[in-house]
Amino acid sequence: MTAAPDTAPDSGAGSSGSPDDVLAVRNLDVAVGGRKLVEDVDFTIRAGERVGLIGESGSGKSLTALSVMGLLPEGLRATGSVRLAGVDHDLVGADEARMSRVRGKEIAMVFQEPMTALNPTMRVGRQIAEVLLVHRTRPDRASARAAAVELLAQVGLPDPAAAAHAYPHQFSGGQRQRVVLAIALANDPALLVCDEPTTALDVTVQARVLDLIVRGVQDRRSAMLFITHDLAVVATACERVMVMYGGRVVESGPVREVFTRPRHRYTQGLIGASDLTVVDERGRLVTIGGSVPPAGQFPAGCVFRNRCASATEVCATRPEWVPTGPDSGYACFHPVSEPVSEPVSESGARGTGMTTNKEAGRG
Ligand SMILES: Nc1ncnc2c1ncn2[C@@H]1O[C@H](COP(=O)(O)OP(=O)(O)OP(=O)(O)O)[C@@H](O)[C@H]1O
Repeated sequence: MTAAPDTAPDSGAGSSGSPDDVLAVRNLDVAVGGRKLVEDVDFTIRAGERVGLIGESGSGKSLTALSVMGLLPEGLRATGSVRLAGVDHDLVGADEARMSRVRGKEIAMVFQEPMTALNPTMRVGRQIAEVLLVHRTRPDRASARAAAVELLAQVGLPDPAAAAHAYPHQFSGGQRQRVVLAIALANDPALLVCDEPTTALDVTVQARVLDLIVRGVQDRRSAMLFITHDLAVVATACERVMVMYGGRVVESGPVREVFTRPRHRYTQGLIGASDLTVVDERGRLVTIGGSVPPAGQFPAGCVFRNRCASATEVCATRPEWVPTGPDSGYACFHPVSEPVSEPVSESGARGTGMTTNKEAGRG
């Protein structure tokens, strides 16, 4: 493999563009001051496709999602291009008036903490109805309220009519996240963006909420971008996975392929770290050596090279993207040649098999 040119490098996870594309992200950079926090991120999500985005804390996952939503924090600037099907302007650089017409309609989101998405002083039925009325999905208040109750039923809240009259503080964390999901799905978005939507929930309700999310997008044929640290969640909920590190996509491909036959050394490390059955000689869980550097302090060339046991001199230059299929590839000079022994399972451990997306769909 050769080193990538300094200009216009390509993470290769994108495609040339087809009518099936819901989201096309091209050469996305996010910078603060002169520092790049996300660099040359390039990917496509097709209609109805569920794509996981994984990587350790500080890899740039949330900033990528926030760029798509036009919700970057003050002071951070995105460049590149983010195109959404049915929207005739680029989302990068779009003003708030344009973005607020897109958000909650073509594209919706579920974040980790449901309270940040809810108005604590408004009954939840009204909050859902407002989303339907603002985007003119329902012609009047009465039909919007009826639709709100129906949506609360779809996300599994018992007694949805009573739930519509309650305030957010009257719900448990899991129930609040269901309400947020009802709001997000209200206008049948073409793309649902989820950023750790189950992480703050009780372990016992995580699986149920995840199931509702997957079912909700499948019923609407919506596409999904799902950010998580949890590889088992990706194995359950997604068809394709992108691995981010140091602000870049370092590997991408179908979930089963990437998890059973990772090419990038970083992906291999993440899978090893998720394996609860493997411990080192002192009985500790295996982790990736070293830690994620602060933003702007990743090494030049391969961003993972200072933590990679396989790194050589060539890794000081930037690896170019090696495509392994239409939506898969990796950027590594020393790719892993052997598949991992057994796939990551839903429980996070290896050895019990991995749920396929078809299986997840039946849930
Ligand atoms: N407002 C900001 N100003 C400066 N740096 C920021 C800002 N927001 C995020 N960063 C930095 O950008 C990098 C990427 O952050 P990001 O939140 O996208 O990571 P992440 O992969 O989503 O992590 P996590 O899984 O912890 O959410 C981190 O180093 C973070 O500290």
